[in-house]
Amino acid sequence: MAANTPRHEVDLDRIRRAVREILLAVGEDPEREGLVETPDRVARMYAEVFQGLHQDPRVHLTKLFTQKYDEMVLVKDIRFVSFCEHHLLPVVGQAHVAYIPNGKVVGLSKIPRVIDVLAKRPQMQERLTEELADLLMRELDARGVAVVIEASHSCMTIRGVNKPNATFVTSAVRGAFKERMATRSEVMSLIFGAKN
Ligand SMILES: Nc1nc2c(ncn2[C@@H]2O[C@H](COP(=O)(O)OP(=O)(O)OP(=O)(O)O)[C@@H](O)[C@H]2O)c(=O)[nH]1
Ligand SMILES: [Zn+2]
Repeated sequence: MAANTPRHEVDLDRIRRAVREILLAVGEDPEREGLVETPDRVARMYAEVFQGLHQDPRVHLTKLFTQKYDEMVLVKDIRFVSFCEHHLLPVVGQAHVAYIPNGKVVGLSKIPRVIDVLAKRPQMQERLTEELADLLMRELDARGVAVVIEASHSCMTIRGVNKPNATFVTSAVRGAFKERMATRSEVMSLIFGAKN
């Protein structure tokens, strides 16, 4: 079991009570028609957007295909939605994931599935980036992994510092991508090249 696997499932009733308290605290009337079902909706919403807390991403990486291919595999522009752990506000972004296989490849859809599990948790972008790189490196027994994540954090775009166009870019490289500058440059130009 992964170290961050929670001990219990989502307690919907506890969230409902907490949301009702928040409504009262901000000066709203939780009994008025428009709000009466809100605690329940918010509870179900949190259960949905944090479902990754109760899932193990490794289940998507158990079926590997033997394939003699030792060049880079790159999956680009994988859209995801996560929630920042500081404000619990949405983080919307794209992940680009490359790996160099070591005799085994994974089904293409599995990388986005793994991202969804890790993203549907209260996250920091740096941790999401590194967790993904380490997990793929380990479970695929890859020769190298590179992860680049570009995201917009609502806590920065809609409140606080209010910078609507700011994006945050993080990267993590492992194995051959770390050791060989040419390999790292190749993946970065494949990811960013077309945009410049
Ligand atoms: N490094 C990093 N920072 C993040 C991430 N998500 C949110 N943040 C930042 O976390 C910080 C939390 O700062 P605090 O000073 O504790 O919170 P705050 O008073 O609400 O800060 P402001 O957003 O500046 O109003 C803010 O600067 C956020 O922009 C993330 O994934 N990585
Ligand atoms: Zn935040």
